Amino acid sequence: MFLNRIVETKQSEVEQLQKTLNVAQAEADISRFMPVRSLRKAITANRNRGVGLIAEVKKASPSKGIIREHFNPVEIAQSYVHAGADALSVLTDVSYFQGGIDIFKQVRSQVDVPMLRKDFIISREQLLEARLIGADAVLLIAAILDDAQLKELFEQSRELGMEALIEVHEESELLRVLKLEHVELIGINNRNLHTFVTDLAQTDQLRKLVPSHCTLVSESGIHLPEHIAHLYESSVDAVLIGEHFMRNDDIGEAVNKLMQPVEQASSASGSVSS
Ligand SMILES: O=P(O)(O)OC[C@@H](O)[C@@H](O)c1c[nH]c2ccccc12
Repeated sequence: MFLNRIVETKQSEVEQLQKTLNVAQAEADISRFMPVRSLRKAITANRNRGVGLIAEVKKASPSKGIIREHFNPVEIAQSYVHAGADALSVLTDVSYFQGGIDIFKQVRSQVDVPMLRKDFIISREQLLEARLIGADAVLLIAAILDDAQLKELFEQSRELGMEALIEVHEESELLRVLKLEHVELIGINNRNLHTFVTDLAQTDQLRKLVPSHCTLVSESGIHLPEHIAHLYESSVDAVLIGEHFMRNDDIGEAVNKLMQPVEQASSASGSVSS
């Protein structure tokens, strides 16, 4: 199974990180670090449109290969922010997504919106690293973590001041996640990480089981204004979108066109982002 292969690669990367990261130094640096921005607030109370938008900076993926040849992460991120994205997701996985820590840092230094570190997180060192590069939030994927790991990494991310977007694809994973205390940010991945098939019906089915106090993000395969309109009607708080934007030369235009159904009435005559 492909997901297993990604996790195996990640395990050997983490072994390297465990050798090179000075944990005591990292912890000391983090305690003096700037406060984190709330991703959750950015996509709920403070969102620019009727549905929050986490826009993803992603050059390639295992299912699609190279998605964007001309890849300038800072330019892409700035276009996203200019078009009213509420938060950014930046891939830091090198082997399968051609992302990286340096890409994340470059973007971090140029934008001010909350940023999610998108990777396959399986150890505390990756959380420390995330915080050190300025991540406000991390992704935790239920499918690759057992209950004990999920609990531990979730608690540790909170201790480090970060929010965790906990990702599920199926009901059994969601039920495991809901057993955790303090869960408030849940992502339903419409993409099956084993087959790579995306189906928005996944969000339709699982959203009914998500308690109303949780912020709900629908992830993957979203590429039509009708999808956005439908998710808005389904009371989904936010969407996480990468590929559709990455395939467009004019990112700002792509964002505005896709999000058109949820443009606030008040923004019709003025700026959406102020
Ligand atoms: O590019 P899309 O189909 O708009 O999807 C974005 C995001 O949901 C996807 O990149 C993603 C969701 N979960 C992940 C876990 C790891 C890597 C990537 C992902």
